[in-house]
Order: sequence, then structure tokens, then C-alpha cells
Amino acid sequence: MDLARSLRAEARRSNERRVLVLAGDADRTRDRAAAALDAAEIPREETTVIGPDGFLDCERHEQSRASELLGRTRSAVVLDCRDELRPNALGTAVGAVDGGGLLVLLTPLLAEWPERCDSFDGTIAVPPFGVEDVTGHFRRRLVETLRAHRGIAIVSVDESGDAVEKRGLTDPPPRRPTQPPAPPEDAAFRPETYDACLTDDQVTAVRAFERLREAGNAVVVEADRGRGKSSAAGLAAANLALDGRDVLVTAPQYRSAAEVFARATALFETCDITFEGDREDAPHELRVAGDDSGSIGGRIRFAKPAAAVELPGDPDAVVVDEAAALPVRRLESLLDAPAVAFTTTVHGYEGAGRGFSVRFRDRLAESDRAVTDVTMTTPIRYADADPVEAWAFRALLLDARPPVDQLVADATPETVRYRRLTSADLLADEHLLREVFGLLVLAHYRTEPADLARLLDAPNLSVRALTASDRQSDGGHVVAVALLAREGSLDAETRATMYEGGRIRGNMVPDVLTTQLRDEDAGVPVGQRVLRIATHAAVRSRGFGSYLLDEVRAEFDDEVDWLGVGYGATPELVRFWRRNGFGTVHLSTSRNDTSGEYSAVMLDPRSKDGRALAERHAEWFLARVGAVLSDALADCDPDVVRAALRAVDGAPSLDLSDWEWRLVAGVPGGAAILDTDPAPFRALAVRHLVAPDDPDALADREERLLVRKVLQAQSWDGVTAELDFVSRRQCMRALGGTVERLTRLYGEEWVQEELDRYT
Ligand SMILES: CC(=O)SCCNC(=O)CCNC(=O)[C@H](O)C(C)(C)COP(=O)(O)OP(=O)(O)OC[C@H]1O[C@@H](n2cnc3c(N)ncnc32)[C@H](O)[C@@H]1OP(=O)(O)O
Ligand SMILES: Nc1ncnc2c1ncn2[C@@H]1O[C@H](COP(=O)(O)OP(=O)(O)OP(=O)(O)O)[C@@H](O)[C@H]1O
Repeated sequence: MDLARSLRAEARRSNERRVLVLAGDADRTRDRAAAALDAAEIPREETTVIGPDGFLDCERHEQSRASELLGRTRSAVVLDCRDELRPNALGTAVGAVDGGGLLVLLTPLLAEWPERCDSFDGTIAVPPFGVEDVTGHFRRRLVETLRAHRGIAIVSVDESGDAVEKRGLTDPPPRRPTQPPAPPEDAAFRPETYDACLTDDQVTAVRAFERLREAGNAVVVEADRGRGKSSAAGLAAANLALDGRDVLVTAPQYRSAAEVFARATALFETCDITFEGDREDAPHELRVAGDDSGSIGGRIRFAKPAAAVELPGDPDAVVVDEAAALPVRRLESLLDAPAVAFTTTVHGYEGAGRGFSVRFRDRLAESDRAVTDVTMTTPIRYADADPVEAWAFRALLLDARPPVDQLVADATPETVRYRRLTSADLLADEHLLREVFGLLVLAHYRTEPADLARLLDAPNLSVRALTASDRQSDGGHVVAVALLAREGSLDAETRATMYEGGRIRGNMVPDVLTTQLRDEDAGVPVGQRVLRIATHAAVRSRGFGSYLLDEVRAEFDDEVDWLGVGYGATPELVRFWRRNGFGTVHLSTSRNDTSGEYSAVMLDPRSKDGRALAERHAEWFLARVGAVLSDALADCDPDVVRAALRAVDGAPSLDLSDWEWRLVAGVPGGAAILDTDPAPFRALAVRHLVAPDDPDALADREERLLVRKVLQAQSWDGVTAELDFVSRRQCMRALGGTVERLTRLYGEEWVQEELDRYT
């Protein structure tokens, strides 16, 4: 195992990582892995095996638990792919290897690997498809990248002995002694802060954080994983605390923010500051004592996002670490802090989180905050030129981007081409694949390496795109893309399993309609669900999204019973889908974990069976929505409710009894009150918001009032404040006026006369 020794020596010399692929039968590759680690002199305590069993005396996790390694560093990670290759585990394994370390991959013989069905394939075989329908494109592409990229050694081990296919040595120049970054001259924080920075990027980030000293500022630090952004935030937080400020730190888990506290602690120690940490009654809190070193005595404390959004104890500044992993509405609440910093990982090995940029960027720009942006590029844990990072980014497409703006800027719906892109098309044209995947990443909060494998291999998925050609390229650049999932057409047994609450992979629309909405036949018709759709940011609102959907509809018109979609509902998106012919059949009753939004399910029926399905679910939705809004959906954004109701295909009946009409007609004049029986008011509100006889009868604020007070049963005081009424009385009067207008619109003549008795 001289090769392993040489790889490791080279890795250490250059502070880069190296990959050793051991391909062959399971037992032999494991033996060789043990020998390689010994030859490379990597101790077992610095090694982790990710795989089915512990053949080395070291830390081990199943591939499904590879996330245990997130945010940690190891000298060696051995990924055992004998039973399966989970792309997410591969990403996490690479990400955990330190500069100077080795990633060891144990694989079947590379020539056989792509065709060898494994248990990950089983997870992407969505009924009615079987595992035999899953292709091996992802693994084939992976093998090609292993062969093509620098820094990767490949050794085949079989009964005839070891054969080195590729040595993977790059003979890098020795690591240059790194110049410590120069401390800035007009720095606002203590000089030791800048001395503690490891890269110029980190100094720049800390300088941006200086703005947190003043209220009204928001700082955004974007970087790929391991660029030192949490550490920069920690150095800044320490200084703010030394100035007597109260800094609240939040992140999805404490683990991801631990680095903030580690750097702050280290700086306090360097500066000889007296501080208290992690008291029993205040874990995850550093409290600084005022002393003669000039420290006034503030604190840095951690709170989980759910608690942090309440801004407990009115902090002076908030640091949101890993902001991309938090729902937008939580990020928005945190903007209420006097000063706030967001750090976000753009390209993590475990996947890309675009939630931050997809939906939060616009809100931040609209806010009254002065926003300072910083990007950090230089990696901290390994050299800038690390070939293993370059390989992993390419193999897992972690850095895929849409085409640059200029390439699509002139596109119009008349000049683009609708294309059905097969996996073969995508594999044959790396640019196309990168553009498609890069655009799809933008349409979603979280894209993981496994999503690339699904895109390339899952039998139920297909890609459709609009491309604009430019003079240089024949292929054209991607302007808009849709990822479609075929759903439904399920046999009776599968449908029964679903109905009884069993889990069936994929098939989101049939699943919701069958399991939650108790319709065992919902899985009979076949549909195409738009899993993701995105238009290039440079050309949005020019009709491309709608044109792409038109083309998809035309293509599948004869093949499917419905087109469908389920997504985190915002008012704009609901309107987009409505304008494209989709009707609401469901609003989820709990918020999506990642987006923090309620999901809407909408259908565009294409056949008689599809129409029957859509009609009966629209009808059930209308029958139940009043009750759901006053309970599970009581905090849903009223504009989402308005848009979702307006997007229902159907006319709710308004079948009030005479008694109910008399109650309604008594409210505007003050003779009766709504609380006596909210039901008829709800029926009136639903009738108007779904299918208004006069769409202009109410102003936006009056419609919101109807939603908040009548449908969602919010308190008068809450509604008065939210909708900016000067007093509760004025709010009540506005509701009376709204009820009067609706009564005039929908009440029979005798009801109008009843109304006239009081007004
Ligand atoms: C299943 C899913 O994937 S849902 C998620 C959809 N994708 C995303 O949110 C990714 C980011 N957004 C986008 O890529 C685009 O905005 C799309 C795909 C939603 C729409 O594509 P476009 O090419 O702009 O569509 P098109 O021009 O036909 O229609 C634009 C309309 O969409 C609506 N719209 C949808 N989302 C937004 C938004 N975030 N901001 C503003 N308008 C929006 C507007 O009503 C707009 O109409 P307007 O131009 O008159 O204001
Ligand atoms: N100034 C510093 N001094 C000492 N160690 C540092 C410093 N900056 C970064 N590091 C180390 O480098 C690694 C990456 O830093 P950090 O966690 O801050 O980066 P990050 O960009 O937030 O990465 P991640 O996205 O992985 O959390 C950590 O192990 C951290 O301890």
C-alpha cells in the first residue's frame, strides 16, 4: 500500500485531500482499506467508516446516518458502497475529510458498478414502477468523474491481485507558508480579533459584522461550507458582548452554531477577559464580567429558532447561523431585532440551500434595513486548489448554476424551443445538465445530491425545458425548466395500502387525496405533477413559466387525467398557478418544515376521470374550508387564503335559513352580533371569496378582515392592530360595512328590507 502512503504524504504536503478508490469484492476491498490506513499512518480514532458493518475498530455510521459527520472533520472517512451508494452520504463523507486527509471509497468493480442495482435504487423506484426500471446514470457519471479528475487513485482488487488503474498523485507544489491576514487600520473591534482570523475573507466578514454595533443594520454572509463564517460571527459576537451588548445566536441546532461560541471563548481567553460560560441555569450562554480591560459586560446566548423569533430578553443583535435552513417567516420575524446577521451556506456538500435567496432576499430588500453583503471564498480546512473539492462539486453538481444573464436576456416566448430532455440528453451535454440542475436548485429550498440521482435515474421523473439559442451554441441555454413526476395509475392493492395509512413512495397527489381526504379511488387516474418549475431570474414575468406549462399541457393532454402541483403557498405563486388553469383542492393543515408555509394542492383536469376527481375534491374543500380556517389554518396568511379560495373551481352554495339571514342582516346596524353564530357569516365570506358576484365589491383590506375575523376567528384586538385600524370600534364598524355589502350582493329582497330596518 505504498500508493496510500504517497497519497497521504502528498495530501499533507499540500494541505489538500486525496481519494483512494478500492474497487472489487467486499472482503478484499475492506482488507485493503485497513492496510491503506495503516500505511498512511492514519489512526483509527481519526477515522470514520460509513457503511453496513464495522470492519475497522473505529467510529462507524450507516449511510442513512452519515449526517452525524456534518460540521466535523476527520483525517480519513471510509465510505463502503458494497450494499448501496446514497449520494447524500457521499457528499457528507467528502465534506468531513480534513486537509491532509483521505477519502477511501470501497466500490464494486467500476465496470460493473453502474449496472448493479442497489438499495438506494429501491428508494427511487416509485410505484407503479419497480426497481428494474431505475437506471444507473448517476453511478456511470460518478465513475467517469472518478476516472477523469485529479487527486483520485483507483485500485482494482480481485483474485488475480491488485491493479492500479490510476495513481491519483498530482505532485503539487509544497504548501506556501500562509501570510497571516493584515489587520485593518480603522478597525472597530479589538485588534486581537483580526489577528485571530485565518484568511483575508474572514477579516472582511468580521469588518462587515462591525455594523451590528448600530441598530438598523443587516449583514449577510454567504459562503460555501467550511469558509469560516460561523467563526467570523463568533469573533464579532465576542466584541459586541465586550461592549455590553446582548447577542442572541440562533441556528437549526446548537451544533451548527457551536463554532460561534468556540471562537468567542477563544477570543475572551486571548484578551484575558473574565467570563462565565454554560452555567447550569443558562446553558449555551457566555456572560462577560465588566472589568478594567475596558469590557462593559454583555452576553452571547443561544436560542432555538422557535424561541428566538420571539426575541426573548430584547437582544441588541441577533446572529442567525445557517439561515438558509430556516423558514422564511422565521427569518422575517428575526428582522425585528435592532441589528441582525445572517450567515448562509450556498454550496454545502450535503446539498444546496436556496431558501434564503429564493424567497427571503426580496423581503430583505423591501425591509428598512441597511444590508451589507459579504461573500467568503477561501476554504479554511484545506487548500484553495484542493482537487477533491473540485471533483465532489462536479460529481454531485453542487455548484451548478443557471446560465449567466446575458445568455438568456434577449429570449422571448416566441424564440424559445420546448424540449423534452431525457437523461441521455443531459448526460451528453454537461452544460445543459448544469443549467437545468442549477435552475431547479433555485426553485426549491433544499437540493441534495440524491436529487441529482433522482433526476438522472428515477423512472417516474421527466424534465421539460425552454431553451434559447445563442450564436455560439447549437444546444441553447435554459430559460425555464420543469421537473415532472408521473403519479397515480395505482393498482387496487397499493391504493388500499395507502387508504389504510401505509406509506407509498412518490405519488404525492394521490397520497394526500387518498390518505388525508379519504378517497380510495384517487390513485386510479394518472397524472403528471409539476414537482418543480423555475424561470431564469433575468427573464421572469415575461410569460415563460406559463408558456412552459402550456407546452406541457399540450404534450400530455392525451396521456394523463390531470396535471397537478403541491407547493408552499405564497399569494403570488397561487395566482401564478391559478392563471395557468390549476384549481385548489387542498390546503395542508400544518406548515411545511422547511418553507414554513402551508402547502396548496391544485389540479388541472385533462380528462373525464380527471374532471370527476378535481370536481369532487373541490366540492369537499369548499364544504370543509370554513371549519379548517377557524382551527388548523387560523394563522395562515390571509392573502394566501384569499388567493387559494379564489382559485377553487366551483361555486359554494349559500343556503342560509331565514333565521340566519335575519342574524346577518342585524349585524351592520348593530342590532345583532356575529358571535351569536359565526356559521352564516362564514358561508357568506366563502361564497364571496371563491366566486364573487362582483369581484370589486370589497377592498383588499375588507377581504383580509373577512378572512381574519370571520373565517379565522382572530381576536378583535389582534385584527385591529394587524390591519391598521385606529381602534377596535373602527374595526368592528368596518366589518359591519363589509357584511352589509355582502348582504346587499347575495341576500334576497326581503333580506335587504330587513337590513334597511337598521341602517
Ligand atoms: C411546484 C413549484 O415548483 S412551486 C415553486 C415555483 N418556483 C419558484 O418559486 C422559483 C422562483 N420563481 C420562478 O422561477 C418564477 O417566478 C415562476 C416559475 C414561479 C414563474 O415563472 P415566470 O416565467 O415568471 O412566469 P410568467 O411570466 O408566466 O408569470 C409570471 C407571474 O407569476 C407570478 N409570480 C409567481 N411567483 C412570483 C414571485 N415570486 N414574484 C412575483 N411574481 C410571481 C406573478 O403573478 C407573475 O405575474 P406578473 O408578471 O404579472 O406579476
Ligand atoms: N479564525 C479561526 N480560528 C481558528 N479556527 C478557525 C477559524 N476560522 C475557522 N476555523 C475552523 O475552521 C473550520 C470551519 O470554520 P467555520 O465552522 O466557522 O466555517 P463555516 O463557513 O461556518 O463552515 P460550516 O458551514 O462548515 O459551519 C472550523 O473547524 C473552525 O474551527
